Amino acid sequence: MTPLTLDVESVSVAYSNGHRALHDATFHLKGGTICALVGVNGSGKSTLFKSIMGFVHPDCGAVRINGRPVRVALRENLVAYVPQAEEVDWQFPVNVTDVTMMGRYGSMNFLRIPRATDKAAVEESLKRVSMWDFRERQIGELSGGQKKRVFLARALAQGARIILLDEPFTGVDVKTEEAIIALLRELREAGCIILVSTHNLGSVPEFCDQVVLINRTVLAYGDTHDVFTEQNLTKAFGGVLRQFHFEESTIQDHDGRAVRVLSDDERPLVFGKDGHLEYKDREGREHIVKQREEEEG
Ligand SMILES: Nc1ncnc2c1ncn2[C@@H]1O[C@H](COP(=O)(O)OP(=O)(O)OP(=O)(O)O)[C@@H](O)[C@H]1O
Repeated sequence: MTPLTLDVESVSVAYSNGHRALHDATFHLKGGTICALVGVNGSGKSTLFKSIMGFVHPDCGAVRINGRPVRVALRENLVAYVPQAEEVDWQFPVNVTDVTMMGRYGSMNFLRIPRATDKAAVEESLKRVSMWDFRERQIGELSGGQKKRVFLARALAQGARIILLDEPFTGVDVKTEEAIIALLRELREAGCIILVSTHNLGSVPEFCDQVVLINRTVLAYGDTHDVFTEQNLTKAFGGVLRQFHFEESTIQDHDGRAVRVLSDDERPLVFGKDGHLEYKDREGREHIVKQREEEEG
């Protein structure tokens, strides 16, 4: 199989109301990569996904997959999108099997009558995400985590090689998050490119090899350890990070003992789920930077 490439080259996107959501965005990914797409609300993550899916067209620059235009990759069913929950009409009367079968539509004729190979692909995909037992359940009658797993099954059934996941961990429990991460690792081993938009920065260094930091343009991209630095995160999350008063922060270990003030070597930095700043040092020890209490008055 030829090695996979995704090249986003100087992409700019303006919507019809004139709003420029992306300007001169550039990054390059190769097969066998899980990459986090990280940025504040409105920074252009969905717009970037839409550009890779061919839903919006850059007015400058281009997205290329295996060196060819997006429309060619779409014809070959190479790209799949796992949407955010809000983008789906859950009242639509389809069951789990129907949704997963949609992944096969690109390779069916216009009558869309499933062949044995289509049914086998759907069964295998649903089993991989542990949703086979739910195959006749209406999609609207699933929990948040189960819905995510069904859309992941749809991407698997499609046989996509580039999988875009929009906030896959929002509203899912820890067990489901771990199951999704395990599956993404399998897909990485199989040579896929996985691009995951996430606000849960705490888990990024755990499973993402690469990070693209975005705020209407690509601020930084590359290996997680190189990109997840105080300087880059401050650029991406400026307003949020400034609350943390780095120079005066007490660094505590998990037992609450004060350790020392953050130094340049202690990277990467990540946000904890509860708003604290967390990081692992070079030896893999975890630390928490507590936000300084604002003085009264
Ligand atoms: N169809 C549209 N028409 C006009 N402006 C749009 C459209 N879609 C998005 N935008 C604007 O483009 C900018 C980027 O939006 P986008 O949805 O790509 O951000 P995002 O990073 O995915 O945000 P979030 O984290 O909130 O999902 C925002 O300012 C948004 O208001």
